Amino acid sequence: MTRPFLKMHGLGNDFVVFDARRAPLALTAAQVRAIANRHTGVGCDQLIVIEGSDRADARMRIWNADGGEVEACGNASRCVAQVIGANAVIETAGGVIEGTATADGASIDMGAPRFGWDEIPIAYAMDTLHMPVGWESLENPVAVNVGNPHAVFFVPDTDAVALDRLGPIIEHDALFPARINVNVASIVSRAHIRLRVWERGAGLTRACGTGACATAVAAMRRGLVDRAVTVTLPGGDLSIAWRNDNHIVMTGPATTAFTGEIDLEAYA
Ligand SMILES: N[C@@H](CCC[C@H](N)C(=O)O)C(=O)O
Repeated sequence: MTRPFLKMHGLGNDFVVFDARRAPLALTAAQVRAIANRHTGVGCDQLIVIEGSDRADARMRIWNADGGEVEACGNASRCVAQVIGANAVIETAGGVIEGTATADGASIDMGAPRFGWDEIPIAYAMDTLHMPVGWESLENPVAVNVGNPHAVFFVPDTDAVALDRLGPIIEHDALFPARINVNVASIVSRAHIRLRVWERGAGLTRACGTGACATAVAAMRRGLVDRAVTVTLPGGDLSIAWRNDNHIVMTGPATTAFTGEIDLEAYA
């Protein structure tokens, strides 16, 4: 059985996207891993299925490349908003978000961040604005849930951090019962942050939209930046604003690289 798909990306964070609003699609974790495999499959950081919804214009389901289903993906939200078009209310496991598609991207109201230790979640009660923990040079992170869990470390130079080695150690630390996305950020100015992300279930990516939201809000809570910033990731820039109504708005590009058909039985 072949199914059409779109290969999309936001700043190089790439997705295989199935529009299953008219024809339902059930995938196993093994199929997700096989499709996401960059050597033997199509290759992607996340696999996205757009389904019908009775509470929103569509439901976005998200799987990491490791086959685990997760709650939120900022860059894929912009891609899904592009597929749906104009103004889109999108149901996710992390909450209902609202997107406005533009000519080459989208602006997404990602909802309100959460900071309670049990909302991240963290294994035991702790100050999430100054976590008294560390892994080698990475210390004193901020924890934020923006639909999915993030730890944000502020460092002088993001490129000097061995994120490929420390990222998986922190991601799998028992302190984080749902695992965690690991962000290393440096403050360039009150309106500009540099960011690299080790994504839970996907590893180092070119960009992470929720990571940019979590990092911007973490820096704002610490008083390091103003309420609207540019976040520069390896793949490019996102604009993040934390509005007075407590919602985070993320704006950036969304691109369709190519379309194709997949024989799902070949990935069974
Ligand atoms: N690339 C995404 C985040 C995808 C999910 C994340 N790896 C998780 O496990 O929570 C983004 O752009 O936000």
